[in-house]
Amino acid sequence: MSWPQQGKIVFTDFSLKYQPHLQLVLKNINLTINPGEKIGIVGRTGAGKSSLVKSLFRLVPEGTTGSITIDGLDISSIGLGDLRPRLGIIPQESTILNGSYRENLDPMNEFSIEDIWAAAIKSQLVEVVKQPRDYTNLETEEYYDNAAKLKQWRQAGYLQKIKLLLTGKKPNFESQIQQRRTLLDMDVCGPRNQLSNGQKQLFSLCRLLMHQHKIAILDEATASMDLEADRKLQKIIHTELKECTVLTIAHRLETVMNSDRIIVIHQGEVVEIGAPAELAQKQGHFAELLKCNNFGE
Ligand SMILES: Nc1ncnc2c1ncn2[C@@H]1O[C@H](COP(=O)(O)OP(=O)(O)OP(=O)(O)O)[C@@H](O)[C@H]1O
Repeated sequence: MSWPQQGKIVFTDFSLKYQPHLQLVLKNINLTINPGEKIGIVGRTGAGKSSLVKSLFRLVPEGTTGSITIDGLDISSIGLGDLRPRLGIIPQESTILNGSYRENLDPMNEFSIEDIWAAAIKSQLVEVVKQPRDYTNLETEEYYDNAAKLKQWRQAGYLQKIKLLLTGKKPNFESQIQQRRTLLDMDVCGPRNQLSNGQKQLFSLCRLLMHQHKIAILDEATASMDLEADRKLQKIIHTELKECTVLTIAHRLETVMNSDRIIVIHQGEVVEIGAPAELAQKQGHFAELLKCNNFGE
């Protein structure tokens, strides 16, 4: 199934509650998000922003009424296994597992080295893959989770090649692909190579680009970054997800000021929707949020 191809999302009379005895947290949402649109979702704590995007993944199976369609298909009519892998997400914090870049990016071994590398270049993860690291312990077991890996790498002649690569010298690889494979097969987190939150988020972005998702959801993806790292990630997202429908939940309003439209949620309802500059000029909810947000600081 090559769905979705456009990335159009339509909420119709959509309401949600977490338990039958609890109150509605989303109330009668009617919303059309067009293919390729960049949407910022804002609102105060507890307004219902996360619930809105959770609904797309059908994370709240009970207690919903109304419908959500993606490219005309009602998402309740397909299995979760078909739905969820087709939506890309960059969560608040990306988890990096012990293992290589490749194992983290392509755990199911579905992609070629070229595809992973191309996405790593676009997402700028390649800078992380190639970053100079402390390699003095490369040949000690302490560097690895297990001794078997060291043995395996030594036998494969990796260690020598990695050392040369990391010191800027050219090892004798038979091909460029082999060189890329070697770098992607390196462990992500050696004990001395801790990644920043921003770098970790590049893994999720890279995965998203590998899968060429038509819909991407950024749920406070840059919340734990400083403003500079946030701007950098936003810039990459703007360039590389040009064709993609992107829904961004953000507390920091600067993150969503480049959106095509902003949706303001208040107590479970969509109370404002429009271009950021247009909403900023109205004396409404968004203007109020801007006032409280120390915008740009
Ligand atoms: N699993 C849950 N069970 C019951 N109530 C929940 C659950 N998750 C969220 N809620 C409630 O639903 C309402 C909306 O929460 P939601 O997380 O969607 O808001 P939000 O706007 O994303 O908030 P924040 O900015 O703090 O993340 C809140 O009142 C919250 O307490």
